[in-house]
Formats: sequence, structure tokens, C-alpha cells
Amino acid sequence: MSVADSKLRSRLPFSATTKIEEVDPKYKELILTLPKEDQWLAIELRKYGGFWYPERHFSGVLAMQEVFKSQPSDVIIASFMKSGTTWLKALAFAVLHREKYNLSSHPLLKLNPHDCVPIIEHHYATRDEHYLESVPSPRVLGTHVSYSMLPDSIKTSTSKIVYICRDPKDVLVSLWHMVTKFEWFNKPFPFAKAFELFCEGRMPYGPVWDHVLEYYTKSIRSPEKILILKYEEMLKDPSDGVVKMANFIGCPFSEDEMKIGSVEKIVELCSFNKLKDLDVNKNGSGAGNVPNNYYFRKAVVGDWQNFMTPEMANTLDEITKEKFSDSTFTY
Ligand SMILES: Nc1ncnc2c1ncn2[C@@H]1O[C@H](COP(=O)(O)OS(=O)(=O)O)[C@@H](OP(=O)(O)O)[C@H]1O
Repeated sequence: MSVADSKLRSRLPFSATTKIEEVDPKYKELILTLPKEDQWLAIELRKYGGFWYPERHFSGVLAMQEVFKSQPSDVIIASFMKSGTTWLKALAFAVLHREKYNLSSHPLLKLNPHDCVPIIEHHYATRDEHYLESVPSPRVLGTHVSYSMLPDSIKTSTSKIVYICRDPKDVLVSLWHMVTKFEWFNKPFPFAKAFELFCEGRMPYGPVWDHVLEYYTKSIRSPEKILILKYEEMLKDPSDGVVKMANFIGCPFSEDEMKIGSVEKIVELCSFNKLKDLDVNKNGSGAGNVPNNYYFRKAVVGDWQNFMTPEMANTLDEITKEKFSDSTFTY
């Protein structure tokens, strides 16, 4: 990394991150020994336990693993970045708290979904984990960490995990667009570079395939613990996904609710067009000072066709096929 890049990184306006100099010394020592990847402009990565973590959040991942206490009623929204996290957070929050909030004055009309559903590791990274304790139960909390890195208290409690995954080709396109928005770097980040890193598994929280595989394998063994949702299926039939999730997290829709269209109303509240056009999501910034509009782009299936050559798509599909060759998982 050049000195200029290093200076720029130290000035990033994100507050939900910790500069390595500020990290608790007990984690800093370990982090500095880990393999490093610094080609994703604003996002420096460190490799641990087979996964690449953003350095600025990694002390949070370690602290979360060590001390986070899950409550039995927690609903954990787990995902690989750019797989539909924002949407699933909104839906889960709206479903779980549907008796508490009126749809016309709902928190999701004023807050970005990431501010309704905090990311556990970010709060440990900034050492304001007490915030998580102040969230009223039942809590909906988010995480991007791999299943193997989750704290035991999540794995062993009766809390539920809802995981969303998406075609890696669209994940890459979405991720690349977000990274290129860090325009203060004033430096090109060619799609071909992102593609190369992605194929090697060198991506934030990656490799994506291993991330999915861990959650999927666990969901097969413990279907009562983990529900896997697919972004593409959710786009096709969001109501079906919402009903599945409500049943899974233990708050099924009653017949009366079904009759008055409660599911459809929640789907509408959390729809891409509705959320994207809210003032808070057009002009606001939330968790970590990231502009909220970064979370809303196109929300379609197959946008990869506009950015990848057929050869690139084929290469990614082959990697996907190979990675899941011993598994029953398909996208
Ligand atoms: N409500 C809703 N419905 C459907 N799709 C949505 C919704 N909100 C966000 N999006 C699209 O999800 C993509 C962002 O993924 P994440 O939310 O996982 O991003 S993040 O990891 O939290 O940064 C990103 O996909 P792309 O448009 O392909 O980039 C968003 O546009």
C-alpha cells in the first residue's frame, strides 16, 4: 500500500470502524501477524480461519466471539455482503415487531434497516457493545461473519439464524459498485481486478462459497436453527419468503392476519422502491456514516450480464460448481 493510500484510509469518515492503532492491544498483536490483502481500496483485509475480514472490523469479530451473549429470543440475520442483507433486515424487523408498530409511522420509514438491526461485530469493533444490550427483546441483530466464527452463545442458544444468499456473480457486481463509490480515493478500481480477487476468495468476509457452505451445511443438520433464504427466490415471491421466515422465527401469521393482507403490507413496506425513495435512504447516512443510498442500487437478478464477459461468468460458475460439488446446495 502506498503512503498516499494509507493516509486516505486513515481519513475515511466511517465511525463504525476502528483504526488498527486504536485496537485493543490483545487483538492488535494477533491481527498484525495475519495475511493481508489491500487491493480493495478502502477495505483492507486480514485472513483468519480461512476467511478474509475487513481489518477495521476484525477486532470486533474476535471480541464478539469471545464475549457476546446471545439471548434465547434473538433473531440473527446472517449474510455474505451484498446478498440482500438490507432487505432481509427490514423484513425480519417488520415481521417480528408487527404488533408493536403501526405501518403508517413505522421506524423503517425514518431509519435505514441497518440502524434498526445493528451489526454485532461493528459494535464490538467500536467498543460500544453495550448498545446491543440496550436493544429491547426480542432483538433482531445482524452479522456477516462465517458460521465457524460465530460465538458459542449464538450456536448453543435457542436463538434463530436467518441466512440469505445470492448468485455470486450478482454479489460481485454489487460489491464492486459499492467499492467504486469510495470516490475520495480518486483511483480507478477496474472490474477485472475485483473479479480476479473475488475468484481467489480474497473479498470482504470471503470466500463467498465457503461462507454459504458453512451455513447451509449447518442448516441441513439443524433445520430448526438456521433458515436459508435465496435472494432470487425472494424477489420472485417475497410473500412466500416472509411467511417462511415468520413460521421459522416463531411468530406465524394468523388466519386473520392473512385475510387482511398483513404479509403483503410488510412486503410493500420493505420493497426496494419504497425504501430507496425514503428521504432517510436518499439523503441520510447511518451505521458508520456510510451514505444510506449505497445500500440501494438496482435490485435485479442477472445484472452481472452487463459487466462480465461470457468467459468471466463461466469461470465463476465453474468455481461455484466445484465448491458445491459435495453438497446438495444450489443457487
Ligand atoms: N428492499 C430491497 N429489495 C431487494 N433488493 C434490495 C433491497 N434493498 C437493497 N437491495 C439490494 O441488495 C443489494 C445490497 O446488498 P446488501 O443489503 O446485502 O448490502 S450490505 O452487505 O448490507 O452492504 C443491492 O443489490 P444491487 O442493486 O445488485 O447492487 C441492493 O440494491
